[in-house]
Amino acid sequence: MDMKPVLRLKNIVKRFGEFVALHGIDLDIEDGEFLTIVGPSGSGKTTLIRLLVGMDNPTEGEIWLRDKRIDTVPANARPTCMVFQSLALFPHRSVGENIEFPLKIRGVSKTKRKQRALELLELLRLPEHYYSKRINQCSGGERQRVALARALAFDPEILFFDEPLSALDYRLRKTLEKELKDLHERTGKTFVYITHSLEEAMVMSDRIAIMRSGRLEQVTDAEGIYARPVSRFVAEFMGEVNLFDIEGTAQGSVRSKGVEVHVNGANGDNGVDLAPGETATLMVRPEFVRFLKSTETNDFVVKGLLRAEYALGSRMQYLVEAADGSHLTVEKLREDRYTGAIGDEVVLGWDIDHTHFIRGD
Ligand SMILES: Nc1ncnc2c1ncn2[C@@H]1O[C@H](COP(=O)(O)OP(=O)(O)OP(=O)(O)O)[C@@H](O)[C@H]1O
Repeated sequence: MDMKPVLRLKNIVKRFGEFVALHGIDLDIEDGEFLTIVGPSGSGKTTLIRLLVGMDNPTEGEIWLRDKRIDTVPANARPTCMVFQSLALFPHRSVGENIEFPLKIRGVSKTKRKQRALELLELLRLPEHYYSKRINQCSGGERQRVALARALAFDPEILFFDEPLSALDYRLRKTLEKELKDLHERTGKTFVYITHSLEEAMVMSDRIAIMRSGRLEQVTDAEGIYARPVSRFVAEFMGEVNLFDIEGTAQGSVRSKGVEVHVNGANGDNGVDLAPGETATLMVRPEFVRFLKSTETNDFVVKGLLRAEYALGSRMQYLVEAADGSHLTVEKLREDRYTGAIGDEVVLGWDIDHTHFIRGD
């Protein structure tokens, strides 16, 4: 992949009256990447994408498409395209007419339009005879593919997606996630995607941008977001997590304020270097926490009572109550399940290598 920014956002601010929806966003979107913007409701995802496609203008800041400033260029003059959540296909027209629509309004000849539509049907793995099938005779998944074909019709530089899969059922969504990723690879185009669904973001994206209250909290690959979040917000947003408030000690180790955590020489290793009294957050994902046997020890150890067990398909999830009443979550594959009973006194442990430290909130 040729990594140079195709789209560059410089200090984008968007105000609605007194309300600041975007607080100075800086972001480089690389040529050919699949970037997903994730964030809770109201964090500013739609506002941002509307500015990128030209449906609205920023209050301050600049948007550059390669070496052209585009934040004042109207949507229809931008060489980008948006795939709407609602699809906005013409239900009584044929698949072919829908795909050709953007070409028709640009004055492309009938023969060329049809040729392109047939190419796109093939690219989207729809049978050729669908060309004359009416949209209202297509399934939900087929309509999504037609909408994608239409978005690709005039060969846009960048495709923007605003939650295109959110209305679909689970299985279809899973299929289309893979198809989108595959389509991204086959076309080599830049995809900018917004979603509520982290799972969707994890499956498809080269990079994920986490939005929080009109700011980009973290922008990196899925592994980085999951394993090395910059804040408690990102850590918690990325699924189940165990977080402890910790403090540096005069002995050069760290101790937890809330829970009984025995630490074997953790300070200074693996990115934490806390001065005595300095605080941070220790994070460990549930799949890295182990039930220790009486002969075992670990870098971090917490004692507690097993309070609940949940079967999550291929995995088991456990809830353990620590001495101070706080709870830890542990996850195991079904074949590695804990064999004791609810109410057992258990000792949990995990390695420093699976521990991440977060400074700040
Ligand atoms: N035209 C507008 N006038 C006033 N406030 C607006 C306008 N558009 C959006 N907002 C506000 O800006 C904030 C961000 O909205 P936005 O729609 O971008 O969030 P979002 O992350 O896309 O949310 P969702 O996931 O629910 O779609 C919200 O607080 C919203 O109320």
